[in-house]
Amino acid sequence: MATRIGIMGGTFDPIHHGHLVAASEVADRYALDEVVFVPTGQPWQKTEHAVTPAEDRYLMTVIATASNPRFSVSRVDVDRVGPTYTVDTLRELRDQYGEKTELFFITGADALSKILSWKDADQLFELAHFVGVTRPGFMLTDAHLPADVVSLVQVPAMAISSTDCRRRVAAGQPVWYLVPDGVVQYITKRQLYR
Ligand SMILES: Nc1ncnc2c1ncn2[C@@H]1O[C@H](COP(=O)(O)OP(=O)(O)OP(=O)(O)O)[C@@H](O)[C@H]1O
Ligand SMILES: O=C(O)c1ccc[n+]([C@@H]2O[C@H](COP(=O)([O-])O)[C@@H](O)[C@H]2O)c1
Repeated sequence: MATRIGIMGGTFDPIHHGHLVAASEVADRYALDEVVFVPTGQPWQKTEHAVTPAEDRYLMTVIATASNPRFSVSRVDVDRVGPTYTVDTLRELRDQYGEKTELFFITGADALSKILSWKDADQLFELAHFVGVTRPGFMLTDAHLPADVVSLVQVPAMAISSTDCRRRVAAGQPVWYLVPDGVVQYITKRQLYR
């Protein structure tokens, strides 16, 4: 059987248990051999706040995924200069893994609803199979997409967002159990989101 790789792209500012549960659930549902987390370099559609340096987001992603042997982290987007476009990410990963590997790009309902605004959206669906997952507060639908390019998957509801985690840290509230313990410690050590 061909190797099956999940790709979980995100800004991960910070990574939280909503991301991890989504990846784990899709890995189980699609019998994925591995899920590669890909932190963005410059997320060009996140304009409403200053994004934390990519190296910090990358390290938090490494810390959060370290205990799972089927999770790994790729630097492709962090190391590519300029705005992060998934079409470039998928081309690079396709070259890296070879034609025989099946790629599954995992997106939450909010990201999926905006996918047609992504660069070269028409080419994305030739590069990977897209898996849209449920997220509390967002409607999961493929009605805006061409037929058969995406699968929809129900995952355990985690009403967590990076925005809320950042706000909580800024307000001195705990983020224990919303993000992995090592990520709480990294946020404290590097004084992020104060
Ligand atoms: N709680 C969640 N449940 C399911 N999917 C999620 C959840 N949080 C994020 N995702 C998905 O994970 C991917 C990366 O998300 P991202 O890193 O932007 O996190 P976020 O919590 O949405 O961040 P922010 O609040 O800063 O916008 C996106 O596809 C997003 O839809
Ligand atoms: O390719 C694009 O133009 C594009 C625009 C917005 C988001 N994305 C990707 O969608 C994933 C989730 O992004 P975000 O901004 O919700 O963290 C991440 O892998 C981004 O690179 C991609």
